[in-house]
Amino acid sequence: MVVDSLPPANDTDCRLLAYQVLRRVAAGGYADLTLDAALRRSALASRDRALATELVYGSLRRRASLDYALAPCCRQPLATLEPAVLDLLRLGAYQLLFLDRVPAHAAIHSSVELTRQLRLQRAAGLVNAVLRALQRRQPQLRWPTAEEDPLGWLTATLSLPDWLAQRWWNQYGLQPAGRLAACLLLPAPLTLRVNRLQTTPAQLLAQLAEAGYAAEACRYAVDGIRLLQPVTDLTALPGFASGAFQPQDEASQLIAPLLQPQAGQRLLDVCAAPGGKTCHLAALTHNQADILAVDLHAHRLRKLEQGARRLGCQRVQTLCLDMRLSDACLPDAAFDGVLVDAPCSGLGVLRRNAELRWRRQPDDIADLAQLQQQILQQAARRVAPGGRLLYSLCTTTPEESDAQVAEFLRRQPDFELEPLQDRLPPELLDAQGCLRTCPSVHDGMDGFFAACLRRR
Ligand SMILES: C[S@@+](CC[C@H](N)C(=O)[O-])C[C@H]1O[C@@H](n2cnc3c(N)ncnc32)[C@H](O)[C@@H]1O
Repeated sequence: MVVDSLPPANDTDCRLLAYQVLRRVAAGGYADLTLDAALRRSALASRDRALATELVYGSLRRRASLDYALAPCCRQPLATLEPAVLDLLRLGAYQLLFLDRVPAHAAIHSSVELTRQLRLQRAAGLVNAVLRALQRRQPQLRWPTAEEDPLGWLTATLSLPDWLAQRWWNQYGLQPAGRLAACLLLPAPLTLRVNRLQTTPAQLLAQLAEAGYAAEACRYAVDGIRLLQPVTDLTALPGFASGAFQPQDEASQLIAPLLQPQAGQRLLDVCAAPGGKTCHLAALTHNQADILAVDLHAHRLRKLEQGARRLGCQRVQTLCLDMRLSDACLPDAAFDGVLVDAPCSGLGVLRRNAELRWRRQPDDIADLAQLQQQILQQAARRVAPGGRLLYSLCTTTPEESDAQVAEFLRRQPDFELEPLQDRLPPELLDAQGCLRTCPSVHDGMDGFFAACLRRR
């Protein structure tokens, strides 16, 4: 299906827009970027934009639950259906099962109409029959419970892929894994990092209140503000254009301060783009540190540069480099602080990347761990004596966190682990003194890990 050849969405077809985005995601796109681009191009009213957004994220997050409910209503196995038709069924099923505000007849009728509009007439009868069967069966639909069928509870009721359900059950225990899975079905909170180069949290909170936005200070991140209402257009918030804030999860805001950056230092951020933490380092040092921001991807570094300009960050230089292969392009002099915010399995940010739970595969974790260790080893060579190497991730798998730190220390005897008790409250620390956050435990923050390694 070539999505661009379809007619553009108008006021009545938020379902068409949602369908187009799902097809793009199936072809490898990112749900958030694809949806943002589609909404920018569309003329949908704000209520329809909200429905399209809900349909995209809801049907992606709850895909396994939808398939569990749809399977007995369809004569053939779901896996043998045309992928486009299966997406139409999932969209219809999501409205039937999880959206109170859409009447059942509207959910079914609009799905059948959309099937025809997409020139999939041959499937219109099937879509109609399957969704009507689901509507009939809905009152008797029984979702697996933790007591009767623990794995079914995590996979069908709470919509985790099998491998992740098993992994989290082993890692956290059944009930905590279920609480985490349930939390990851909800939208992530919108959190802003106030840019101290431009304003203060008190000033921005006052500006937001004046503009009619409900918001509050974050519990852990000193410069964090959490919006208490959905916001569809960030750029419309007061202070966006003047660089008063950067959208950044609260857990992510805890990372840069752990390096204890100081004015006058030389800092290196080796997996820097799109620059959330680079810009935070610039703010923490009042633009008085030299920061070199390195990333593998030039297009992502362009985003970092744009963000740094908007926020008024100075003394930030960028360098496009594969940190695995060689650090020959880096300046010779060592750095006082090095941040390795490494590419990772991203299991701590599944709420923000709705497609990731289906795209991530169990074998990726070992591959990513290998990549992280290579980057860490290269980065370590640039840390000055007494300097810090901060390793952070938006995941908490043991392979990418504890095991990685242990392997690093084994290979780098002149480094030691610096516990973070002086920088963080005890509830955010693990037994080794590393940061470890979990969305279902720590006030809805994303799941992050960070370890501070200090060169003797
Ligand atoms: C978790 S993201 C970094 C997020 C960033 N620190 C922030 O706060 O906005 C990981 C980054 O690592 C980069 N990356 C992946 N492999 C790399 C490599 N071999 N060398 C350098 N950067 C790499 C990716 O392009 C990606 O931008």
